[in-house]
Amino acid sequence: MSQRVYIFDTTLRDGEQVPGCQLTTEEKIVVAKELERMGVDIIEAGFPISSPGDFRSVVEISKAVTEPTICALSRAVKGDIDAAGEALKWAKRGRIHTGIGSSDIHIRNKFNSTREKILEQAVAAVKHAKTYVEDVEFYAEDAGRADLVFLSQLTEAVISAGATVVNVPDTTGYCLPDEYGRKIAYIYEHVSNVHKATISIHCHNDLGLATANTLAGVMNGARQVEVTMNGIGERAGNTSLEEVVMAIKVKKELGLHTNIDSTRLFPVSNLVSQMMRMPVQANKAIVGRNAFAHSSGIHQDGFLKHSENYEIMNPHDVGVPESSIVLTARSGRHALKHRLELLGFRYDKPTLDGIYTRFLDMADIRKQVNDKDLMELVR
Ligand SMILES: CC(=O)SCCNC(=O)CCNC(=O)[C@H](O)C(C)(C)COP(=O)(O)OP(=O)(O)OC[C@H]1O[C@@H](n2cnc3c(N)ncnc32)[C@H](O)[C@@H]1OP(=O)(O)O
Ligand SMILES: CC(C)C(=O)C(=O)O
Repeated sequence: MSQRVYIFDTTLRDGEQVPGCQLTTEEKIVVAKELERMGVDIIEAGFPISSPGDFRSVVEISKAVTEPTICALSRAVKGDIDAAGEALKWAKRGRIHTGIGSSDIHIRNKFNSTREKILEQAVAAVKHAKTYVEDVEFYAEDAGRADLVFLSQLTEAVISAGATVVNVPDTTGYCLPDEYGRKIAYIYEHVSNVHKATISIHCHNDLGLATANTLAGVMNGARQVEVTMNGIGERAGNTSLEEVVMAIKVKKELGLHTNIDSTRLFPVSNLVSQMMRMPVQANKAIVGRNAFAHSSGIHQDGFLKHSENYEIMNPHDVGVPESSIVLTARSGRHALKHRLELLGFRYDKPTLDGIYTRFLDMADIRKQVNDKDLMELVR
């Protein structure tokens, strides 16, 4: 039986922390509706105590978007939780996401505190959040660098206090996949009440490992992933939604599924990129301009013979209209012939060889200036 992985989208909270990516409430509603249409399970809509704009956004998204759970972030601080609870009053299903640093580095250097005091503050925060909503998620910030025994004690305590979800974030993107996977496995093995809550994964991409770590977490039992469109987020970003969704879809042997309509990935990626004025890198997995573009002769020939030779996904499955063959200085005869045929020209082999030689000569001169599609040259 395939098991469901819940998609918690934090594009409008962690994603919006990127400098220059701030959206108005009205823009956030547009994005939130698209996330709802795509099948996201939980939308983290903002951090209400942080500004009147964030408070208003959580209120208005709660009114406008009814299918997903709407989540509001807070520190383990009474005033933050009160603001989150107030902002979620209009939500059909509301969740408060509260938490505190769990690594000794944070406990000492950020809070000048002790493990015992942090544990008490965490439990008090969860209990207070429960006075507003049934669904309370606790985040053990910097869990990636936290002591495993303390992390397990903390997890057990917040679940006893009523947390429905426990988030084990690799806040600083520090872990290797195997290390992070073992952390999640350890929690499942050592927290006696773990079955009463969902374990959630929230990874940052400082070493480029966010997606790998997220999948390691899921393969060790976690059933919620915290992700953003295009992987945007604080510093090097968060795990990208599109990568995790498609990894789960493509790797059927994982025995997992999500509720995401994957054909919406490319359109929603474009929308977020445009609205946040944050370009998507050309080689970005799934949604980048080159993700389904073939540019060198051997690949182009193989792709033309059978797309599976060089594609593990159908572009239509992610909402990309079609794969492309880009004519470059590294293209071969098969790709050139294919393009000429698309343009309505058919040639015998000697003529095609002649055109190809001319194409290469011109491509060679041109490639120093412009490496884009070279078809214009042979016209
Ligand atoms: C891991 C994450 O939290 S990701 C979310 C990051 N998002 C944001 O920071 C949202 C934007 N932030 C803000 O608007 C502001 O930082 C505010 C409103 C939250 C707080 O502003 P200020 O009161 O001026 O505090 P400032 O941001 O300078 O410092 C943070 C304070 O919160 C404390 N704090 C940080 N995280 C937590 C936590 N999870 N629980 C309790 N206290 C915390 C810090 O120790 C520090 O407290 P101190 O003043 O006693 O040293
Ligand atoms: C608020 C928490 C979940 C966070 O963003 C992090 O730890 O990176």
